[in-house]
Amino acid sequence: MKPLLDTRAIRSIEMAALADGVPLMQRAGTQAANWISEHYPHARKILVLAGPGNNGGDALILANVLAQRQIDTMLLVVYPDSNYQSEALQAWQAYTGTRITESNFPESADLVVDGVFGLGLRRPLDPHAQSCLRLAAALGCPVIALDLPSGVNPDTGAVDPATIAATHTLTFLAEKPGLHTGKAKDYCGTITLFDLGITVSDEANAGHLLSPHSITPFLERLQRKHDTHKGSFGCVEVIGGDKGMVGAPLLAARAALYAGAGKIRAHFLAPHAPTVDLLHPELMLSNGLDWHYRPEVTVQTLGPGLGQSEAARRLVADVLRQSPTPLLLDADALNLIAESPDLQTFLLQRPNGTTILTPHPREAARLLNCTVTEVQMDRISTARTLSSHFQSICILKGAGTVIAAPDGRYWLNQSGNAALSCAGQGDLLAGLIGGLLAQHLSPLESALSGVMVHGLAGDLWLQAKNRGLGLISQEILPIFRKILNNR
Ligand SMILES: NC(=O)C1=CN([C@@H]2O[C@H](COP(=O)(O)OP(=O)(O)OC[C@H]3O[C@@H](n4cnc5c(N)ncnc54)[C@H](OP(=O)(O)O)[C@@H]3O)[C@@H](O)[C@H]2O)[C@H](O)CC1
Ligand SMILES: [K+]
Repeated sequence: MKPLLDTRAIRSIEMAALADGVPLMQRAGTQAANWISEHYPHARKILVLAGPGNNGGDALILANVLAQRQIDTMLLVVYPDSNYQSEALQAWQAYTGTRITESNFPESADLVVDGVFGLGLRRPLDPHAQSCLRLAAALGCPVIALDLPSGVNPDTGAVDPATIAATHTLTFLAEKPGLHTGKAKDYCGTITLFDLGITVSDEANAGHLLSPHSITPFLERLQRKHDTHKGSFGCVEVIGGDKGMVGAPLLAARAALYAGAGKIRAHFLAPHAPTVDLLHPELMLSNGLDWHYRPEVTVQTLGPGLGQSEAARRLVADVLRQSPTPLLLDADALNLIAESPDLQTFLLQRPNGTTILTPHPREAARLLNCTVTEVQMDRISTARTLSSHFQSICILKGAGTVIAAPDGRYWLNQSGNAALSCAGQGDLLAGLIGGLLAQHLSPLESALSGVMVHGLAGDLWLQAKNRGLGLISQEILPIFRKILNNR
């Protein structure tokens, strides 16, 4: 798994490498120029924007290399009185291509290189930087961001409103968490890492990128032995479904079925809810206010379609107090917990790390008593705070889902796409994770595998549908069953 390093960690590695005499900037600028020559061999006119710091230095070296290759390179030094490091200064002085300013801005280009700001942006983009970036974006050609798109916060994923979206980001030294979650995902394009010859030690590193490969060892453990029966694969109980919302637990229960759980029960709060799922009669359904814990149940998923009535609140209290099993809390179970100190106390009384919370940003904001904007400005710290506060695994859903463990570790998921932004997907994810828990993966393994497999299923579905419109949530059930069987 690729480690994710925050700015502080990258700065300390950078300092050590520079002290050893490693020419980081030279490598960054030259390797980025080589990448452009390889991937855009037909680009004849390349506009390079160079900012005031070392990100600008990378851009100056790149512009110099490209100009020496007889490519029509146009260099705009955004702040001409910048105090550049010697390598950057030499490249600028040696530069033989065209020098431009805002006033003789080109009318066309084949490619734009954004080297305005990298790790060192400390305040909002000023009007001059905004104007240069706006002019560059108006050219309408692909944009290559050096290290990161200028204005993206590498630690949190927050994005300055003047940032221009890159087609590709060529990032240096290590992966940065902020590039892989939230709004930033719409600004980075494809991300390619150049380690600049430095090996980053993975010891004591909190964050990792979750790749399909990362979950292979967990899925291998689902391989079935001959001498088994349905009871060997656990019993999931999904609880939720007040009036008008019985579909939500039904979807979760079906997801647990497709994930391979041995037995699946669904209990609806609504008294007259159906007692059979005619499409999947394998499910055992019950309804009404008199829920009690059944000893055969090995995993519970609580919350889909539960509503926030007094009866629902009592049910959440009962489950939190009585359930000895791994427990996934979703949707209204989270909303009720956010409102009730008592429920929070019961949640904290559960054994550490046996509960999984699956909030979307609004539910996370309610749990933390803050705004959705605040959540989205720093998704990673939101998930880590919830996880440590409730001693639970927290899955903060959305672009670049964050999975945080109570011990401080976190993962950013790389699979999935916006086609999954449709009714019912949260219920399916909750049921899928329940189904994995039932088959004896640990809560953390189930969370990581469920999130990755759900996203991969969405990616496979999207392959045949360019825009990702109109996914009927259950269409991905057979797809994730296929992934679980084939990986
Ligand atoms: N870490 C690595 O492996 C490598 C890093 N390289 C590249 O270097 C940048 C980081 O360089 P740094 O100089 O620290 O930061 P920036 O280039 O992003 O810019 C800092 C300068 O920008 C000024 N600043 C900050 N915010 C603004 C703003 N809103 N408007 C105008 N000017 C701003 C800041 O000035 P201060 O007054 O705040 O000090 C600095 O002058 C990294 O991203 C890599 O691209 C290496 O070259 C390769 C290896
Ligand atoms: K940049």
